[in-house]
Amino acid sequence: MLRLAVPNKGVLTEAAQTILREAGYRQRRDSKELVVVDPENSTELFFLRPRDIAVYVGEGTLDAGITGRDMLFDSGAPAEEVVPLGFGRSTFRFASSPGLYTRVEDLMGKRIATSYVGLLGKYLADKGVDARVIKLDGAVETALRLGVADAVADVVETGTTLRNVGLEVFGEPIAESEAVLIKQVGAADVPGFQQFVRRLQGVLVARDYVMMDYDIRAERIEEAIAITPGMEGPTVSPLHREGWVAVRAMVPRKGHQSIMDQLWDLGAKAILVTDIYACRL
Ligand SMILES: Nc1ncnc2c1ncn2[C@@H]1O[C@H](COP(=O)(O)OP(=O)(O)OP(=O)(O)O)[C@@H](O)[C@H]1O
Ligand SMILES: O=P(O)(O)OC[C@H]1O[C@H](OP(=O)(O)OP(=O)(O)O)[C@H](O)[C@@H]1O
Ligand SMILES: [Mg+2]
Repeated sequence: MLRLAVPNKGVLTEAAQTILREAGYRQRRDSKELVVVDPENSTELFFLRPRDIAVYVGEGTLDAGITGRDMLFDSGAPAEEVVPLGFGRSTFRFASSPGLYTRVEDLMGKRIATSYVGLLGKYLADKGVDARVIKLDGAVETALRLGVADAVADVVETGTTLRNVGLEVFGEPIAESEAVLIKQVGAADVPGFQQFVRRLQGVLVARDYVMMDYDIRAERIEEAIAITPGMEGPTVSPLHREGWVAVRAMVPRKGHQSIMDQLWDLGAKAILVTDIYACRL
């Protein structure tokens, strides 16, 4: 059995469920279910707090897990990133009252509230800044108003939470995060792990790419291929029309309209774009 750790609460939960469903794994029926056995895929899914996932995986009690990169660093657990998953993107940043501080060095001797003590401590040590770190469980933005800290270090996505309490970010970003698949450092691959990785990568590619089909005059094929090189070269087949060929290639979803424009300008016809439902590359 492959033993996987999946977030049971928080912002990663839904997107993690979706990617696992698209990769063909069983879903939990309700949010109170903490373990799901998926016999068809020889997999057990353990629903855990995202903050604890790197700890379980680092200890080797679970084979792999989905958590935030910031939480992986923060835990200091001997676990490593295998695949970035493209959701749960956030930046870890300092914030305080507008104009009060501009650089991390300004925090020398100050109090900084955070839920990410490990991540912040390492950053401060790297920068040679000696500050007092105050550990809070969440809603750290409020710590300033309540006089518990001089600055906060927290997750920022849209910035709405900071704006709502009248705070502003300062200094360079401490870390960029997104959801990641992790495994124990140096662990031998357990059966099913590589297949699991391929499935996740298949879902990510299906999300990021579309399939493009078009017809073009044979003499323009090289120019067309330069625009749509595909993954391992496009499929070019004869058309039942003298001097024309049909081309099929995967192209990045982002920018596919511009690719269609360029092909049109080359004289391509019947340019079709379709979603990829699933793939294994
Ligand atoms: N607003 C957000 N947008 C995107 N990603 C976020 C956001 N807030 C947190 N994250 C990311 O999601 C991961 C888990 O954060 P989450 O807030 O779910 O956990 P938590 O703070 O421990 O739990 P909770 O908020 O339920 O107490 C982290 O990697 C974090 O960077
Ligand atoms: O920049 P924004 O889009 O406003 O998002 C950032 C906020 O989201 C998270 O809060 P969460 O809801 O997880 O609460 P928490 O602080 O208790 O973890 C994070 O801790 C920030 O407070
Ligand atoms: Mg949170």
